[in-house]
Amino acid sequence: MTASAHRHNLYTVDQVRALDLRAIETLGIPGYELMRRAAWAGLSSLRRHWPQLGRIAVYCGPGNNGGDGFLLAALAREEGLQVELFALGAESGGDAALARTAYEASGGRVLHWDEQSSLPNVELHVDALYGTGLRRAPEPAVAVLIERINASGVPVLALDVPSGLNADTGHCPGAAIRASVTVSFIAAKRGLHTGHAAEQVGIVELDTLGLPDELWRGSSADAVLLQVQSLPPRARYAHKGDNGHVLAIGGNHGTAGAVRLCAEAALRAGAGLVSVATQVGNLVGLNSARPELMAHAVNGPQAVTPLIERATVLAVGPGLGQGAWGHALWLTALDSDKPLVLDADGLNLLALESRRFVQPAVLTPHPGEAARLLGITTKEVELDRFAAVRALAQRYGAVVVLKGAGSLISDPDGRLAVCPWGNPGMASGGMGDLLTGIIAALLAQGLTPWQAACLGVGLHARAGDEAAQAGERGLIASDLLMPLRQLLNAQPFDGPGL
Ligand SMILES: NC(=O)C1=CN([C@@H]2O[C@H](COP(=O)(O)OP(=O)(O)OC[C@H]3O[C@@H](n4cnc5c(N)ncnc54)[C@H](O)[C@@H]3O)[C@@H](O)[C@H]2O)[C@@H](O)CC1
Ligand SMILES: [K+]
Repeated sequence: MTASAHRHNLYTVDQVRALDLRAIETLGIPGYELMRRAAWAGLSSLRRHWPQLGRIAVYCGPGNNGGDGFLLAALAREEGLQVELFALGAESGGDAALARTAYEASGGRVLHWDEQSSLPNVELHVDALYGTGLRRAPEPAVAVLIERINASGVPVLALDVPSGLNADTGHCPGAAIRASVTVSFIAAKRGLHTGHAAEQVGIVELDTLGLPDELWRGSSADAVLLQVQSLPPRARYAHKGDNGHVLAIGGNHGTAGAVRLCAEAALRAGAGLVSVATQVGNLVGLNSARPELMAHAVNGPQAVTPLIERATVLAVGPGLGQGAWGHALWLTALDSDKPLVLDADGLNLLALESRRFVQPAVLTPHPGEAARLLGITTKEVELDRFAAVRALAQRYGAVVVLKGAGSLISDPDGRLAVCPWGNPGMASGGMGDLLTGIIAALLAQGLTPWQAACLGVGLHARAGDEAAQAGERGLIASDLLMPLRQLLNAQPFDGPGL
C-alpha cells in the first residue's frame, strides 16, 4: 500500500497502537525516536501555519502525548521561541519521563497548573494533554484549563488529537480542546472525522513520521474517507428507460414538500423517470411546481401496486406519516422485491415492525431514528457512531447511512466509509428528503446499494458545501439542486472510496 493510499484509510485506536508497536518491534525504531519525530512534525506544522510566532505555551499531560509536548517545547526553545510549559497530572515513567528530562536539560522550566492559575500571555497554545490514551472526561482542573484555552481567542495546535476528544469514536465525554490545527501522527484516527470531532479538530494534518510503507502492508484499516467521485458520461444513444424509474412514496396531508424534494432530487440526480405516489390533494401542486414529475393519487395498496411494478427503485418515507395510509403503503413497498431507500417515517415504521431486507436496501437514519431502530438512546448512538451504524446494517441486512456531521455508511459485512464534507447549514428541513431521492436515483441508474449510498452521501454533502458559500444560515434544501447537478456531471475520479 502506498503512502497516498493509506492517507484515505481511517484506523481505530487499537489499530494505531498495533502500528506503533510494529514500528518499534519489527522495524526496530525506538518509541522515543517516534516521539522525537512527532515533536518535529508538530513544530514544522507550527512553523508552517504561524511562521512569525515568538511566544508559545505548551500544556503537557501525564502520558506519551505529554511527552510529544515536552520534546516540541525543547525543540522550540532551541529555535529561539519563548516557551511557557505547564505539566498536568501525575508524572509517568517511560518515554514521557525521558522527554521531560530532555526539556529540563535544555534549560526549560516546568510550571504547574491549578484552577487559580491564569493563562500565560502567548500567541499560540500547544495542546499535549491527552492523545489516543484518553480514558474518561478530563478532571475538573484540566476541564477549567481547556475551557480557558478555548475562550482565550488564541489559536491552538493540537498534537495527535484535540484533548478531550475520543480518537476512536469522535465523542467528547466532557471538556475538549477546540483546535485550529490538529497534527495527527502515524495514521488517521477514525474518531477525528465524525460526530463531535467536527467542532474540535480544525484543520487536520497527518504526519506518518517517516515510517516506511511496509509498516502498513498487511494491516487492515477500519474505514475509508469518501473520495471525490461522479458518474461517467451517459452513452450517446441513452434513452430515458436506461436511467431507471424512481417511485417516491409519501407526502401525507400537510407534508407534500418532503416527497416533492425527494422526487426532485431524484430527477436532478439523473433518474430517467420519477413518479410520486401521494395523497390526492397534492397532485395539482406537484404537477404545477414540477411538471417533469408524474404524480399519482393513491389511497391504499391496490392503487400503489401497479406503480411499484413499473418502478425500478422505491424511495419510501418522506412525509409518509405513521398512520393507516402510510403504514399500508409502507407494507406494500416492503413486501415487493423492488430495491428501496427508506427514510423518515419509513424508518419509524421499521422501528415498530422490524424485518430483515431481502431486496437491495439503503436506510438513511439520523441519530434519533437510529436510536429508535436500535432500541437505545440518541446519546448512546453518539457515544459510538461506528458501532451504531454497523449494528444497524447487520440487523437489517441493508446499507445504512448514519447522518450527522461526518456521516457514516456501513454495509452488513461491516465495511465502513466516512464522509468528510458537509456543514451545519445543512441542519435544516428537507435535507434528508434530498438525500433519499439522490440515493434512489443512483440505485435506479445501476449502482449497487453501497456505491449509491457512498456516492449519494458525498454528492449531497459537497452540494451543501457549494451552496453554503453564500452563507450557512438561511441555506435551504432546494439550494443544493443546481450544485448537485454540476457535481454529478463532473469528471469522474478513479480513486479508492466506493
Ligand atoms: N510509540 C507511541 O505509542 C507513540 C505515541 N505517541 C503519542 O502518545 C499518545 C498516546 O500516549 P498514551 O497512550 O501514553 O496516552 P495519552 O498521552 O494520550 O494519555 C494517557 C494518559 O493520560 C491519563 N488519562 C487519560 N484520560 C485521562 C483523564 N480524563 N483525566 C486524567 N488522566 C487521564 C492516562 O491514565 C495516561 O496516563 C499519542 O496520542 C501520541 O501523541 C507519539 O509520541 C508517537 C509514538
Ligand atoms: K492532544
